[in-house]
Amino acid sequence: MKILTAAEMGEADKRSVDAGVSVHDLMEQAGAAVAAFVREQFPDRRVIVILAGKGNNGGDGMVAARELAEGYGDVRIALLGRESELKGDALAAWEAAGEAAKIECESIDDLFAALEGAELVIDAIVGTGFKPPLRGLAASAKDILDGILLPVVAVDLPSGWDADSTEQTVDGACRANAVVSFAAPKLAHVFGHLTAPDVFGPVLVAPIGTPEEAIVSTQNLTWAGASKEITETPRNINSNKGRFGHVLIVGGALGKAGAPSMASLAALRSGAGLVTAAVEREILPTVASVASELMLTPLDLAATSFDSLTKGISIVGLGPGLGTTDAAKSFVERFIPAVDLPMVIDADALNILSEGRLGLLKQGKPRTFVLTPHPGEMARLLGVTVKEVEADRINLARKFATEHGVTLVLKGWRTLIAHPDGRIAVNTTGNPSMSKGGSGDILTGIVAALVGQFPDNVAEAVETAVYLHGLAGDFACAAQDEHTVLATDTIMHLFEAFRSRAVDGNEMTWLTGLAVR
Ligand SMILES: NC(=O)C1=CN([C@@H]2O[C@H](COP(=O)(O)OP(=O)(O)OC[C@H]3O[C@@H](n4cnc5c(N)ncnc54)[C@H](O)[C@@H]3O)[C@@H](O)[C@H]2O)[C@H](O)CC1
Ligand SMILES: [K+]
Repeated sequence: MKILTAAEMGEADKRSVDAGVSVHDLMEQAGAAVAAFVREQFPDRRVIVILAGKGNNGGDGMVAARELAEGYGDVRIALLGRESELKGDALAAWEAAGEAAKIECESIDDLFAALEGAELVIDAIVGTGFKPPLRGLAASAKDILDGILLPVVAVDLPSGWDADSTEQTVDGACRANAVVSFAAPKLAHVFGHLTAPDVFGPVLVAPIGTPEEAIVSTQNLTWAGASKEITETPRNINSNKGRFGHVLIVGGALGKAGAPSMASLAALRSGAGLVTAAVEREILPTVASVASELMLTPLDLAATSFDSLTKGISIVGLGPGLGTTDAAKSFVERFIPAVDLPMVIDADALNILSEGRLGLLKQGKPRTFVLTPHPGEMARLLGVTVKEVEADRINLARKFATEHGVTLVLKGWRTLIAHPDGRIAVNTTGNPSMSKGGSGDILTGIVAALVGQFPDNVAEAVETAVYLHGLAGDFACAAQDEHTVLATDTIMHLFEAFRSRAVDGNEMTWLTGLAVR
């Protein structure tokens, strides 16, 4: 699903109209989506007040009001202004409000009176047409919402959000217990607001009939959901382990047994047919103990033959616990050009690459490389500071991926997946409980397992891996507490992530705060 700016959303609306879908049609579907969400999520809240602005955001709210007033609730539209100020589709929606009561408000007292006895508020004050800060009666409405305990469902955006803002905090915006947006998320839905989850609840995106081809992101930004093909296609009834890839995890120096163990276990739990870990002889028994299903092979960095190591292997996860000794450096220098297999490169292998060895990615046969740096590793790869990486994540990730012809997973809050063709996907799953050692090793295992199973669909396999990893972390956190979750706990919740329904943009999508509720 594309991520748009407010201007791009406007362009999408224009293209929809050109394609024969009118703004009236879009507004009808937007309002219906809000009404359906309210019925489903707040079935006990039947006295409903819609705070409606004079623009099309207000129009969406009025359509929702009409739908909810039809034999369901006691519904009032509190218009922030006078009927004579309405025009176009919003005026049409006001005139067609049906059973919903219509109240024109000119003062804060009028708003308080309209809200008397309300059990739920729908915020349809302003949407993408808003420029900060909130003025006049809209600002008063925000103050009222701050002071009352009622649940608030925001139409498109919580009023006061700038749709294009990528700031993580939003001052001066109405609070919202949920946000129902339309057609495509805007930048603010994905990058904004999450520092105050108690103030802004989950974000949903509803399709409203905008033709797919009308939705264009000039920045080539998409949302990384789980692919239906990858998570929902049942395995063939006559399957055998040979069909699902053989992952080889290469790492594990003495004292670093945990990293390859976690990567291997995660690969096993992500559908790989076979997983082998190649680690130093001394730690073989330790790594073996992580799962009986894991195969092992001793790794002698100076002497192991690559042919025997990679026989029958479909993908390599290179780096977890490898160390950065001279022997490890020399191993990486020889291994990458010599081994003609897809590779996920992480951790110590990234650090070795960053010491002037990025040219290795162009040596040997062209093939799939997935690099999974955290901001510190990315900074080393680029020779810049972590602060510089964090200030320009999208552009730096895109430049690196296109220049080096790799898939780059830049981890952190809103992990980015930069594809070699310049597309960027943004992941919205995951939570601070995952900011712990081991998380990265687990992601390496999941990525390797999924790319190993879907070698012809690397882009979706990587996006799905990142999405599922975060979602498993969300399930783990919901079951425990963000302090107590261990990286390995997320592995035990992978099954819930895989079982969550994938989304394809043709249905209501939980963009944030999703399946874990
Ligand atoms: N494809 C879609 O997503 C569709 C979305 N729709 C909805 O339309 C709004 C955008 O509507 P628009 O008329 O362009 O603007 P708004 O309603 O958001 O705002 C205009 C309204 O707000 C007043 N205003 C502007 N700035 C401020 C301010 N700082 N303080 C107070 N008031 C302000 C202005 O005077 C106008 O009265 C989008 O968000 C969706 O909800 C369509 O329904 C169709 C398709
Ligand atoms: K709104």
